[in-house]
Order: sequence, then C-alpha cells, then structure tokens
Amino acid sequence: MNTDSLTLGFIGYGNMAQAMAQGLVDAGVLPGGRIVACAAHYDRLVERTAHLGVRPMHSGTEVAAAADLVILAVKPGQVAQVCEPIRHELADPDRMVLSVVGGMTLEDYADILEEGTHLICAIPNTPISVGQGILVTQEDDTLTDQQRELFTQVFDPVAMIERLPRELVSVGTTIAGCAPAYTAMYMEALADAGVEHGLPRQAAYRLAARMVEGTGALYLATGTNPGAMKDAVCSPGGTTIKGVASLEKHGFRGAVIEAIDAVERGD
Ligand SMILES: NC(=O)C1=CN([C@@H]2O[C@H](COP(=O)(O)OP(=O)(O)OC[C@H]3O[C@@H](n4cnc5c(N)ncnc54)[C@H](O)[C@@H]3O)[C@@H](O)[C@H]2O)C=CC1
Ligand SMILES: O=C(O)[C@@H]1CCC=N1
Repeated sequence: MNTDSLTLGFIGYGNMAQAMAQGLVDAGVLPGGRIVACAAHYDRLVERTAHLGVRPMHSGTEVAAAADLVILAVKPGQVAQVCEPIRHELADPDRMVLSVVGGMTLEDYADILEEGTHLICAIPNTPISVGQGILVTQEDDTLTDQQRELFTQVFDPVAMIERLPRELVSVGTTIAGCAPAYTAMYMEALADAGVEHGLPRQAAYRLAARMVEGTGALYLATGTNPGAMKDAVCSPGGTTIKGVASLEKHGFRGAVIEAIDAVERGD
C-alpha cells in the first residue's frame, strides 16, 4: 500500500476533517475522489464535499468498508457510539485508524475498539488546510512499521509531525491545536490597532498575518532563542522596547501562560 492506491475515509466531516481534506488534495497527496466521508447530516455533507470531489457516504459502515485509512473526526462524546457498529471492520489488519478526537489517547480506545486495531492518535491544527499544519501524535501507537511509514508519507506534505510521549500530548496539542485561535485573536487585535491609526482593515490583517508567518519561519530556519529574536528587534531607546514594556505592564506573557494553564486544568 502506498499513497497512489490509498483511500482515506472520514467519520465526521466538520471543520477539522474538511481542513485535512483540503490540505491533502491541494498538496496533491491524493485526489478528492479517493476520499470518502460520512457525517450526521447527509444533505449538508453533500454540500461540503462537492468542491473537492470527496465522495459522501451514508454511514460509518460504508466509510470503513471503502477506506484503508479511517479518520475518526467526531466530537469526543460521539466517538464510542460511531465506532460501536464498525469495531470489527476497523480491526481489519489491512486497515489503519487515525483518531483526531480531542483529548482521546490510545488507552481511551481500549474499551471502544477491538484489540489488534491498528490505531494512531494525533491532533492536527487548522493550518493543515494550507499545508502548514502540525500533527501532534502520541509516540506509542499500534501501527505496523509499514503503516507508520505510510502515515508519514500522507501527512508529511501538509504538516510537521511531532511525536510526543502520552503525558505531553495534551499540552503539545494545546499549543499547536488551540493556539491558532489565540494567534488569530492577536492578529485581530493588531489589525484593530492598525485600523484605529488609519490602516485599511485588509492591509492591517495582511501585515499581521505575514508578520506571524515570517516570525515563525525565522525561528524554524535559525533556531534563534525567541528572547534573542525579541532583543534583535529592540534598538536601545528605540520604538519597539516601548511596546515591550507596555505589554509586560499589562501581563501579556502571563496572560498567554495562564490561557494554556486554563486549557490544561480544564477550567
Ligand atoms: N477544530 C479544530 O481546530 C480541531 C478539532 N479537533 C477535533 O476534531 C474533532 C471534530 O472537531 P470539529 O471538526 O471542529 O467539529 P465539528 O462539529 O465541525 O464536526 C463534527 C462532525 O461530526 C459529525 N458527526 C456527528 N455525529 C456523527 C455520527 N453519529 N456519525 C458520523 N458523523 C457524525 C458532524 O456531522 C460533523 O461533520 C473533535 O474531536 C475535535 O476535538 C482536533 C484538532 C483541532
Ligand atoms: O477546542 C477543541 O476542542 C479542539 C481540540 C484542539 C483544537 N480544537
């Protein structure tokens, strides 16, 4: 099995599944016609699958029968119910299952899937839709070496795959999977300030977005400590340091750390 013959099936075709399908099709990993999906509302599914040519199916049973790689992409509270009728099909040794369900680890599936099911738990983030995603995966999985290789072939073109031990998956996921929302809030705030000072809204968003993208790219290319990256922008007596001092006065870094803590505590 390789990506040329792989059929991928989504059980649940909401925001996350659509982001993954978009990224994979745009990156040329596989055509929409080799992706199948089911969801709670068939009519809405037909609308959401049309533009990529993803094939809508009526049930998880049909998806499991058609797909070599089945992606569980429903809400955590729905996963046991959707797996129950297809446990046997999911345990087929030629099939692999990827769970992208928030908060679910390999251990959580012990009562949900049959023993021997080839399963990997990973959490993607929404930038996967433009090939710039992250997949935080639990280090231990039950894939064969060949399946693990195939998993990498499929997702490497659209995401950085970060394998973490089970106890660190949660915080890794919070930073990679939840923080796009906080980063979008930061971009929105920067743009609001730009608009306040007369910048057209779209130009302000463009500047904020490219700045976030470029700052991340600079770190990834050089490995420079983020503190040193900050220092490099702050000329003595210059403009940037005034903003740094203001952010510190308003608890910027503390607020970010507290947001991650809140997710981890489950407030
Ligand atoms: N949105 C995000 O950024 C991320 C989401 N996730 C995880 O992905 C999963 C899905 O999240 P979203 O796509 O955001 O939610 P969503 O609400 O947009 O999508 C849920 C999908 O499940 C379908 N569904 C509900 N009951 C079903 C059933 N009985 N059979 C088949 N399909 C059914 C719905 O029709 C819908 O297509 C969650 O577990 C979430 O934790 C993980 C990483 C990031
Ligand atoms: O908020 C959520 O439930 C999901 C999990 C990771 C990102 N979004």
